[in-house]
Amino acid sequence: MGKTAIEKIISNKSHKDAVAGDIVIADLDLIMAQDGNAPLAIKMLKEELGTSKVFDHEKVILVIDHCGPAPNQGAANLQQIMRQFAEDANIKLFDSGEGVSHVLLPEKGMVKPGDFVIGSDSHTVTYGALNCFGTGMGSTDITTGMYTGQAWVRVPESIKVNLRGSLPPYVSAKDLALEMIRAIGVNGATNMCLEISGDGLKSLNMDERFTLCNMAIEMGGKCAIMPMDEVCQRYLAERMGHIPEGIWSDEHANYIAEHTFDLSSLEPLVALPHSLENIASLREVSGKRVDICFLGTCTNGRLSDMEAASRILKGKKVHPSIRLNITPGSREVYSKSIELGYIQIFIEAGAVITPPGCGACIGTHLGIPGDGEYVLSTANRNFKGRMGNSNSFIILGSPETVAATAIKGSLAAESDIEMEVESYGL
Ligand SMILES: CC(C)[C@H](C(=O)O)[C@@H](O)C(=O)O
Ligand code: SF4
Repeated sequence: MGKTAIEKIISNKSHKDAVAGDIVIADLDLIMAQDGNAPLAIKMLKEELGTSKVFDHEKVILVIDHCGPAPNQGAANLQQIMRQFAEDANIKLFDSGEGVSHVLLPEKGMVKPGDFVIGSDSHTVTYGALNCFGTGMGSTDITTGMYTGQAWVRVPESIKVNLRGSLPPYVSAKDLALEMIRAIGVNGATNMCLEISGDGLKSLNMDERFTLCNMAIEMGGKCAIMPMDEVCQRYLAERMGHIPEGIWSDEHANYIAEHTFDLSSLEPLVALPHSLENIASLREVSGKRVDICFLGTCTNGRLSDMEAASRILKGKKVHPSIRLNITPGSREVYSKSIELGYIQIFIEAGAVITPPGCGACIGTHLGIPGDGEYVLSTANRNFKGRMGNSNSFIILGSPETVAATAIKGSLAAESDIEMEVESYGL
């Protein structure tokens, strides 16, 4: 019997012949802690393990993304703890405005094929697009990892996801992610690895692949993994200056389930309040009320997302009944969006641009909805209260849907997206 890619990575890192179901202790290549829980991990390290040092100062990274720049005194003081610790332990800290960790770390070339990466954040699964094992862990495991350079892990079973064909115009990777959730279910991949490959992957750029892997956790997935192909190699070469070796599944590896998605048959989708179980096609709900449109997050805050929205918003105005908030995923995305003219398009359309980070996605600041308001967001979660107000309603959709809705003043339809783009002769 052959091995899956994830079994191979964990075998390498645990120095054992690990198969699905085994529990092993494995070596870590990178540990990321964000401001939501890094202060707790630092406290445990200091008070329970009696140290301010980490096992390898190049393999531990802190990111202030959930709450930066600090919106209140409490957050500001917690961030002081992180800065002080970064200095004491001589580790890298990305401060407010650098971006969301999951956009940032790949951009900085810090994640590579075959790695075992843990983060104090469930969307660490995003890194699977770079042919590695990325998973979220709680503060205790993060603390232990910082101290020992290892973490215990149960080797996940893999679900094979085959992608075929290519996406039609105005249908995006976000729509594919929502379709995958509809087919697999919000608990359908619990503790498993989503192994995503097939001919259809070729047509997806890295930003689109990050979007897909990012949402593996919304199916319960422990991780996602994609093969290293030319697209991935090009990205890594640009970011790392060389192309590391990839790792992939054997032909006769064992899968717990298999799903095939024909990309060319997809249409724009949305997830209605208050759950990703409520997926509907955009055409069924077009015209429904929206008050705030939000473009950003570790799901859809990358350059391709800014580009997609700018194509639709070019020369247009945001509808007077809508507020459009845009949060570039990182400083690099922000800066390139300025260079390429996207930010000017957004400003002229009437959007508000916020500093890069998580911001409104988790309801810490920068765009909390009011009572009874409807938000159309490019984020990955629409639980009740997610954006900081349990009396509001969150709908999830693609950057294209958000941009077209911002112009229309109510939930757009696919034809609206098409019309907005075509009316500008693009
Ligand atoms: C705050 C953090 C622990 C959380 C996560 O783990 O994902 C957040 O980033 C989220 O998206 O809900
Ligand atoms: S952008 Fe949203 S989903 Fe992503 S890490 Fe931040 S809070 Fe979590």
